Amino acid sequence: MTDRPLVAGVDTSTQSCKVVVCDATTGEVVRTGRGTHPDATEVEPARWWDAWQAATAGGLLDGVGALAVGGQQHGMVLLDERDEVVRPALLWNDTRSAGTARDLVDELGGPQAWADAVGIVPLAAITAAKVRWVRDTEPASMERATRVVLPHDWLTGRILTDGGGFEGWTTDAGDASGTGWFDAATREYRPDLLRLAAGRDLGLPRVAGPAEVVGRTRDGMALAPGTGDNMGAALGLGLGRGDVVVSLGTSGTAFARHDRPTADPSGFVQSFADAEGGFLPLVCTLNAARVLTSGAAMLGVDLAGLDDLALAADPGAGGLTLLPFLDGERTPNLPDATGSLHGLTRANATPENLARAVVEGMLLGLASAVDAVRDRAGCPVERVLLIGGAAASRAVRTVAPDVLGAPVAVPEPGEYVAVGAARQAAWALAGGDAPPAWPVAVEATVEPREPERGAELRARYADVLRAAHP
Ligand SMILES: Nc1ncnc2c1ncn2[C@@H]1O[C@H](COP(=O)(O)OP(=O)(O)O)[C@@H](O)[C@H]1O
Ligand SMILES: O=C(CO)[C@@H](O)[C@H](O)COP(=O)(O)O
Repeated sequence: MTDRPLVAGVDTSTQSCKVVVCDATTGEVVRTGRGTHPDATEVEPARWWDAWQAATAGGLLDGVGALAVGGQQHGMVLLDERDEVVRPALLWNDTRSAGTARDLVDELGGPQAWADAVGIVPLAAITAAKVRWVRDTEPASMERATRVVLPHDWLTGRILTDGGGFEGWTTDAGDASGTGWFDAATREYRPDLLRLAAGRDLGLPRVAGPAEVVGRTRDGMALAPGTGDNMGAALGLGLGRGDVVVSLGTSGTAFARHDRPTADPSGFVQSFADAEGGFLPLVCTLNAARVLTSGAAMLGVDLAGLDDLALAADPGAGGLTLLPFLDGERTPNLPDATGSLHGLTRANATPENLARAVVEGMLLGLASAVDAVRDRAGCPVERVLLIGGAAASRAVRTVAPDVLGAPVAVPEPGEYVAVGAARQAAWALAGGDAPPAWPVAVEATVEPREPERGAELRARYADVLRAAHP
């Protein structure tokens, strides 16, 4: 135990609930906890609560003065008039809503109309498409629903309810900007777009300010508004100009801070709000860390074994190219795609090349995301900060600079979403115009070693993608 002022941050992510307790002044992580989420694309929010309880068991939060929750974006939690959950939450990676996303795009007048209205074009991932899917597929659930909230809103409200301090549902601009009914540019809801999706009005959480205290437990712990996981990571990393984050969790994301909103009608770049009053243009893929776990399972090795094999192969995997769409894909928008291996010959059919193709293919999917953040959103790419579970992979760290075509730095291992949420909590506790300055230790930046080879791989991947999905 410690007498230092403490704050806590939570990342209620796709695979797990991670909690960090930090020194409020320096950001030093002093305790951590973790609980596991079910492996599914629709999940009872009660399971998130179970994971939160497991993560915070044994007095993890003793002495904590403020807490904030960062969470997986876009998940649809429908509540009834008694705030009971109507049906399991539909998560960002549930692709059943691909068709209803297309319907919404058409009904508003096309992709440009959506990009102009809210900075994003609905895809299966976007909450509005999920609400429309429930309206069309489960009208009785929609009939019962009176309100819709996001995963981080729900866990924040549940913690406050449990702690006797619930004063009403809240969210923040960052997470709200991933719904399809909130405009990041104006920081205002578009109830007309929610009505378009749901066929009627639904209650929405109040959008709290970035450092507001939204409630207090009976023990006096203040809750800050929380935010979406990617906005949380941006806050945890303290991004500067030229920094682009590539996060390799269940999703692969590439994003940067921006001083203005963007409007990309291709739907590649989504113009989200960040958690500090700015903007966070972001590209998200459905296939990142789990491509590596599937590759390792296919080869009968663990993740360290996959690294060994991949690092024993030459760059380019002897001509093998993996399109890593194992869970369908979001960017490019190919919800029904499957993964495929191209260029297989008797000469290159080795475990080493296959492992290399798995690592390269996953990163090549993210290379287009980094390009889009630079070319479509206008963010300079001076260095890529690699975070998320799969940033721990030695092969990923080695391959990334050439494949991404940019200098790559790996921040000291850490749960940056949870740290960002903790930093928001520290900000709410201290007040003021900006979050406290917390240093982030970053390993040396690694420049691309063979940039021409990286460019060749990106060109080959683009050719294979065009041929497979004309
Ligand atoms: N050394 C490693 N090499 C490759 N992948 C890893 C490694 N360590 C963890 N992972 C992967 O990271 C993923 C979890 O990352 P995380 O960022 O916590 O995901 P999420 O936020 O989506 O729940 C898991 O799929 C896990 O297999
Ligand atoms: O949908 C998005 C971003 O738009 C995803 O990034 C989710 O926010 C899930 O993140 P992870 O659980 O993979 O970190």
